[in-house]
Amino acid sequence: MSSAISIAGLTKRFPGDVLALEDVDLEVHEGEIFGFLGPNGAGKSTTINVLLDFVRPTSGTVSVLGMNPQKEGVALRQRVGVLPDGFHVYDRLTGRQHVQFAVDSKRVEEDVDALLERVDILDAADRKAGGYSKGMKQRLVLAMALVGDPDILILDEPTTGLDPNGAREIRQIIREEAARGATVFFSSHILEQVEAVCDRVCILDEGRVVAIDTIENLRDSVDADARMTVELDAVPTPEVITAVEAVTGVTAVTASDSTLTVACDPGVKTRVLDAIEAQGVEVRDFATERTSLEDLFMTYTNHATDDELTAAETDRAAADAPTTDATTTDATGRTDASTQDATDSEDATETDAAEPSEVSR
Ligand SMILES: Nc1ncnc2c1ncn2[C@@H]1O[C@H](COP(=O)(O)OP(=O)(O)OP(=O)(O)O)[C@@H](O)[C@H]1O
Repeated sequence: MSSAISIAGLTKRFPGDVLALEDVDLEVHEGEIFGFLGPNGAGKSTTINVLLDFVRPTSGTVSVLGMNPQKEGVALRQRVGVLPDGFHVYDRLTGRQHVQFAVDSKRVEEDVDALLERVDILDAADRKAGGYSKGMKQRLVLAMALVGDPDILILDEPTTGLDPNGAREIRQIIREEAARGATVFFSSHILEQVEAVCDRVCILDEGRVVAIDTIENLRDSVDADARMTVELDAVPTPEVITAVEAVTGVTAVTASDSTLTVACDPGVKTRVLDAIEAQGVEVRDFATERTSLEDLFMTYTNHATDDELTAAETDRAAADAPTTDATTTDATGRTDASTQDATDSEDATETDAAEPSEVSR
């Protein structure tokens, strides 16, 4: 399987001795929906900004679609769709003009109305984007990212600021894009969103990769002692309990009336059921307690997730809430060069109208 994104030994130190990323290694396969998770300040946006050559690494290498973003930025931007962190739109241009701008920049044929329809803002197409709500602006920038059927979509917190319907629509678009063969790399701190669409996730914490796997496998490895409750058709005999205890991977068995509670490795569930039935007892029902997504996240990041959860709940509840994003990336990826990281300023890379490579952060 070839890599859509390949990151090796990536370290980014910002002025003031801020170590944003430390020796990050990551491979995202072609066609994958890949979730990039981590608490605030973990380094997600910095990683994305390096992939887009908005920020230059202190050391390490990145490759996107086999290209070096620092050297082949123009060619790469032709094949990438981006929803950057802290985007803003041109207040005086309409939604339609924004998408048309992206179409012209990429020099592709595109049905602008169809794209606006796809992100559900067609009825506001001729209104100035300055009057759009936060969620509408986000949809608009997503429409611009979708221009030209990019081979890879890089989306920084694509569902933040959207109401539950909006978030669902974005997930649907992400799935559709993957179905036509695109790779989707998106960051989020909303675990449910990630679980709903991602093939694999990377959890970043304090600039370091702490896990890369499917959510299912991450859960399995955390659920070393999953609890399984099994409803039997009769009160279990000592022989049944002994048979279950004998299953490799079972650590404890307790019985209460016709219910058996089994602490076991999640991989041995079927063998537990087989062992019970081999004793001539019928299994009426069974259930396994799984680690909650919040607990999973905490296990890997060792952080209280109150802030994260509050933020997630707020995101879900408050559509179009005002953004607190501090960055000033505009809809084309351009940011205020006055805040540009010193490390980056010497690197005047090739640019095009759509997504100039200079950026803050
Ligand atoms: N331009 C910059 N100058 C100095 N420090 C920076 C800059 N950009 C990011 N950082 C620091 O790098 C670290 C990682 O930040 P980053 O924005 O990548 O995290 P994140 O995972 O995207 O967080 P969030 O979920 O809050 O958006 C933080 O400590 C942040 O303060």
